[in-house]
Amino acid sequence: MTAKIPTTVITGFLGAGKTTLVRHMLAHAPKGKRIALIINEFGDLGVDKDILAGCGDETCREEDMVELSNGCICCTVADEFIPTMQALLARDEKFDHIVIETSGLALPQPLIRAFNWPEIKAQVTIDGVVTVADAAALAEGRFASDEAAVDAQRRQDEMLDHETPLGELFEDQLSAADMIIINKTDLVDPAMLEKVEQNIRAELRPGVGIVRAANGHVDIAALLGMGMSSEDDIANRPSHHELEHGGETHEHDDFDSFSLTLDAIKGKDDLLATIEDTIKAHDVLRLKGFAAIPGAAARLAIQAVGPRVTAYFDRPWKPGEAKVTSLVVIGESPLDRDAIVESLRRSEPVPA
Ligand SMILES: Nc1nc2c(ncn2[C@@H]2O[C@H](COP(=O)(O)OP(=O)(O)OP(=O)(O)O)[C@@H](O)[C@H]2O)c(=O)[nH]1
Repeated sequence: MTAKIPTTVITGFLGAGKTTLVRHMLAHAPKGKRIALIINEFGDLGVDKDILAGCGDETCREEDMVELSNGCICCTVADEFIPTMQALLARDEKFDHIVIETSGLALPQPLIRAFNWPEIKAQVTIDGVVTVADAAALAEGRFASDEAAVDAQRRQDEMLDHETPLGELFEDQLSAADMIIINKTDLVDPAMLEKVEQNIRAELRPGVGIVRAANGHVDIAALLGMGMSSEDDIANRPSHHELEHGGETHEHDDFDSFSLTLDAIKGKDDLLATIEDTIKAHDVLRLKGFAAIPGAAARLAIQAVGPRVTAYFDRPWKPGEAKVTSLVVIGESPLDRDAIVESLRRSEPVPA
């Protein structure tokens, strides 16, 4: 019997640093190792794949990257994930490792369970589930906006769904993990980091390792090659959602996303300030995309996680490529799409 292909599942909330970690992993994986990458994103712009495809690492060529963008991977297991795996496994060239980056809103449990489907169980196994946690978001208390109220409710009835959607999802992602990476340590002071780590530790199964990192810089040897066969241990990785809904299909009604395109903008500083104002005014959780800055030969990659907006020129515009500004916006439902679009359109030039 040939050895099963190890697969690393990378999960973690919106903007925690999953793509940054994958980028680091591809750049530092042993040369000659062939890695297939399955990228699942919430929102239809394909920003993560575009960022990863641009890094030009030999370990993962563009044709080895598959994007699953029809919703979160946990809801599209049968229709998308299994066929994608089967197609990867049917290729003539064999992969040494598979890496799956889930969307920030995905529950890992249905994906882990899918590795027990006979269609793929004979050929692949989960090497480890890695959950990336955003130290800055946790320090700012972004997962439990009103902790006092949540605790009061919890005291009244232990069985009900009392967590905020964000907190619950995060706990599901922690409970699924074989390893936690506490990322963005550069944004948090040591005392707060200690507190964040203690809070995370309280949610973990015994033996789950915690690694601290900035920009996903972790030892790749520790990340790839954990040998956990996590799919065999799914019973020990409970999910709030599955417990409460008897395993029924998980919907993402709690969250909403849309994308928009601006034909022209006034300028870089104005755009970034407008994005920052919009995020604060409308509680946007995540915004990302690319912008066409007047006079710039390169496109501007924009990343906003909560109130923090960053931007960098990631590559020159390609000949014939439409120079437009495209953004994806993600937040808790209901998002006031019209008001958000109107707010972002303030960065367009005023017609003469
Ligand atoms: N300061 C700081 N920024 C980071 C760190 N890791 C990632 N970022 C930034 O955080 C933003 C989001 O990072 P991503 O890697 O795209 O996060 P993600 O989890 O893949 O995001 P989604 O796929 O949208 O859920 C980007 O602007 C990154 O550059 C870190 O350790 N420190």
